[in-house]
Amino acid sequence: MSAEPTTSRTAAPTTGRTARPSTGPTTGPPARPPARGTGGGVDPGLAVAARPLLAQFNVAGVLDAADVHVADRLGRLTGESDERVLLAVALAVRGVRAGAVCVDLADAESLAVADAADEVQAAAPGPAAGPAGEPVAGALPWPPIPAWSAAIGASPLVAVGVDGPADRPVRWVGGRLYLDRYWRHEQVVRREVDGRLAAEPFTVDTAALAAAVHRHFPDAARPDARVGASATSDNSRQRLAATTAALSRVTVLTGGPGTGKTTTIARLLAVLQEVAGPDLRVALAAPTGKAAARLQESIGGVVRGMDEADRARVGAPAATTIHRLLGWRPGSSTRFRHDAAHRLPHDVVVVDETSMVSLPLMARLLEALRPQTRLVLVGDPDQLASVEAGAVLGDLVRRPPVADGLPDRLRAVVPADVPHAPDDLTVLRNGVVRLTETYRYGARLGRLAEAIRQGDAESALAELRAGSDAASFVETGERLTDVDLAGVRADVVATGVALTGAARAGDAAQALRALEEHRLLLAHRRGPAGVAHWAAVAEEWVAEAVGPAADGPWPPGLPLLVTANDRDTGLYNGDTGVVVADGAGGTVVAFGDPDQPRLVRPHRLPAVQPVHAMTVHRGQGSQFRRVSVLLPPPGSPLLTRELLYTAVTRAREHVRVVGTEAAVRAAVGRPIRRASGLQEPL
Ligand SMILES: Nc1ncnc2c1ncn2[C@@H]1O[C@H](COP(=O)(O)OP(=O)(O)OP(=O)(O)O)[C@@H](O)[C@H]1O
Repeated sequence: MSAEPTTSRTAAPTTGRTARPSTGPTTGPPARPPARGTGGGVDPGLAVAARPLLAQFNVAGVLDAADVHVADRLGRLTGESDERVLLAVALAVRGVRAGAVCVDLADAESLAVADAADEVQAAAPGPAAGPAGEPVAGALPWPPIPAWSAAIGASPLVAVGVDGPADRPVRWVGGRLYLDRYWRHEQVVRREVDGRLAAEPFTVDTAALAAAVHRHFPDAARPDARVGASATSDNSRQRLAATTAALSRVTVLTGGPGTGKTTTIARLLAVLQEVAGPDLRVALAAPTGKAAARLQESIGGVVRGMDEADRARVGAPAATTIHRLLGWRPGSSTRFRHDAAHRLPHDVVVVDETSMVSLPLMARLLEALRPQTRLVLVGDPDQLASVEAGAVLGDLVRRPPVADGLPDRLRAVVPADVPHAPDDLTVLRNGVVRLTETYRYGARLGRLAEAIRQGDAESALAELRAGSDAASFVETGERLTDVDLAGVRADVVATGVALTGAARAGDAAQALRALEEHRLLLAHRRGPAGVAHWAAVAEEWVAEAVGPAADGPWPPGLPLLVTANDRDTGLYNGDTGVVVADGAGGTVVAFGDPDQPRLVRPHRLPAVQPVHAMTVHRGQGSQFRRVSVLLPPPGSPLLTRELLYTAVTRAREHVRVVGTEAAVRAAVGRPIRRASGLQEPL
């Protein structure tokens, strides 16, 4: 899945002001793949002079010209002309573009159908042109698997097995075909993680560790606990996470939003400094600058609430991006200053939002760690995975156990906290601790998220239909009506009015607060169910309510999304801000914490775009008080369990889901599959 288009704008934002909104259709059958190359002009997606088999897959939209060309070139270089082998290579190239690490031959057909439709939905929006979900790719001449596998295994292009030659461009292992580079990334992650899991645990004074984790994670009522009926929190899993981090070289801390992950990181650092410190060198990192800034802020908040001795122990650790931690070299996305030869000096490395970390980046990070560094990976594996290839966090959570000893070591410290449920115990062997208690929002929103996560469509629909103050379901027909949209419109307008009022009055703090009030989320970027269309609709609704915008490219009240990192202004890709009047006839753009807004003159901004609506992908890592998510038609391949879960969990108080019952069922029933070998034993 690719990131949202960055309509780079350093001078003036185009706000789509001319687009007259129509309320139709977000639902309906998905667009049919157009017959490529039949439009008269030259289709840049079509490979010139492709071999017949590859040409068919290319025309059907399964393969792009680039996939065909790469396979063709590799075939020429190695003397391979078997079209079935070249097709598999092209599919492996295609897979990486779609987020997979490899192509699993047995699964290639079903994945290709979805990917091809996805491509078409994104690239060729417009009214639906054909029957829903037509399996264009399924009608293609897929080679029979046994003969196809045999041809791949015998090819001079292919290294076979783990020990196959190192100089071939693709590798064939366990029915999966990898571009060799991705195979090596996967092997690094496998080797490093397995090595850490199998290594001797750290020697720590058991009694001191037990005392520290119980002091930092007591089972007690807390003033800020919001656990529905009960105000007592069971902190056993948080204790377990801290104990794992003290003993093991890799801890994977997972949980949905508001389950206390950040709190646990801060307290776990205090425990580590107490029992394994003092003066442990700690690195906090996240995949994006925005996530790093949030992490630092949240950890700082928890540390400020500690007693003086713990505050002194933990200090004020700074968070950075993984790229910056590794010493990113401009012009190279793969080479860093820190690597296996020049390792990071830290004793503890904590990575937040790990679900967004790609396989290649995880491999570089792991290689750069000293064996005695404690690694703590934190994130929510049920959210959408990285834009680039891999779903490392999900794979690490779902792997079969690698080593055995950890639960026993944990029992020696926190005997009552080691879970009995076989599933929890299995993952614990791999250092995985899942936090399950939700503190931040009401139980209802948590139950909806959990039903989606579990793939339980009946319960998800029941929660939505119960119409609580946490979730609502605007159940639509195939086409949206004004009545369906009344609630969304009311929220968009209320937010827009508050935003514009504050912005025109020069009140940056209020404007920033209004920005977090409500967010309209969509699955697609383009097309009738996409961000571009709905952002224009939302803008028009607001314009009708607040009157015409001031002249000029930067009208007060315009919400903006930063689409590039910029060191000069300290703004990161994904930051959102709002244009406000500066009180002297000009405007500034306010970003960040409403209590301490950062004000930037428009001419200093990096690339930005208006943000009246955003993709769910973009919303990852942020939360809003209220969220409305407009579901695409059930046939949309972007409509996945992870997408709906990520959308729902962006809401702090209320989520409104707009769509058909079929769309909800389709989403809940379709977990994303990203081919990878990490979950397979070698
Ligand atoms: N054990 C606990 N008992 C009571 N409250 C807790 C506990 N752990 C965390 N909290 C509270 O729950 C809220 C959410 O915690 P936190 O921010 O650590 O969650 P999170 O999982 O990091 O959320 P997100 O993923 O959204 O950043 C905070 O207000 C925090 O103080």
